Amino acid sequence: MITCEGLVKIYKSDELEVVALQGLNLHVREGEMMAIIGNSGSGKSTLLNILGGLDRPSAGSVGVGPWDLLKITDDQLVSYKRETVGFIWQNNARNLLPYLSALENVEMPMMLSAKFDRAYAKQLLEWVGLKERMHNKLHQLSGGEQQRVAIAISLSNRPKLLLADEPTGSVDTRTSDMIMDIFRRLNRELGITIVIVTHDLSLASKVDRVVAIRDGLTSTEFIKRNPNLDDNFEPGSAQETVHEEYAVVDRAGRLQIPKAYLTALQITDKASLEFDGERIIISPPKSLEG
Ligand SMILES: Nc1ncnc2c1ncn2[C@@H]1O[C@H](COP(=O)(O)OP(=O)(O)OP(=O)(O)O)[C@@H](O)[C@H]1O
Repeated sequence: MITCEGLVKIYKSDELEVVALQGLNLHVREGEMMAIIGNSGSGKSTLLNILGGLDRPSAGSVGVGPWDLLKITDDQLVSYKRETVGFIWQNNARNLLPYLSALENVEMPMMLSAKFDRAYAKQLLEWVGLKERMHNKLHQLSGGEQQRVAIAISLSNRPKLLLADEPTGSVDTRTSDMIMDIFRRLNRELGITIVIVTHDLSLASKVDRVVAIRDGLTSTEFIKRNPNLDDNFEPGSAQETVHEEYAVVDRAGRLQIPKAYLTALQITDKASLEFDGERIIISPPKSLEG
């Protein structure tokens, strides 16, 4: 569904250049529900904005389904945004109209793309647990309920890919769990591919795979050993027993070693590699030992 190879994004302003993505590789299978985790400034939102067609990549390749987002024309980008992706932000005020009801908010994008379908709009609000409140105006709903309206809106054009930027960032744990459960249901029952950007590690237990981004590059992956274990999982408990951690190796054979390991072994600019037939052992340069 998503293929990024050597993806680069450079922001230029006056004399300043910021390299937000510096050759990032990422593959997401159709029907996957995964999270991208990274510190502030690591490039998560930049990546999501490129995948959502809100921002243009500078170089490399990025494909979503049949679309090549590097070569896509402006007109094609409009259909891409309408037909392929749904977007959810932490600050849902960006997607919502306060003076309309929840139902009218969901119907609005349908009208804009001439695919008005009231029955489906109602079904979406039912899916997100707002059946009883669909005729309430937005300002009569709580922050968590508004976020659920935003989820329904993001699905109004039946996207194949759902992108969520810190979707649980401003809600309490109970609402956050509810939102993640909604995502899981949409993923299982409608087969929607879901990519969630977050710095909240507790969400990791709720997805199949977590990709960590550091300095605009993918560094580590956590893959769920048994995807069926996610139901009734206690957030924050024994995440390591469910996920296996992998370092990402790119096409050129480069991998990122966690800083803590390098510091512990005092490896700075070079390391010694040994292959024993089964393992590759990385150690400080021999000449520096003892
Ligand atoms: N429009 C922009 N112009 C210039 N620099 C930008 C722009 N948007 C992002 N950046 C820079 O690109 C880098 C990556 O930013 P990005 O917002 O993708 O990080 P992030 O991982 O999403 O962080 P956060 O978790 O704080 O949202 C940062 O150094 C940021 O300052």
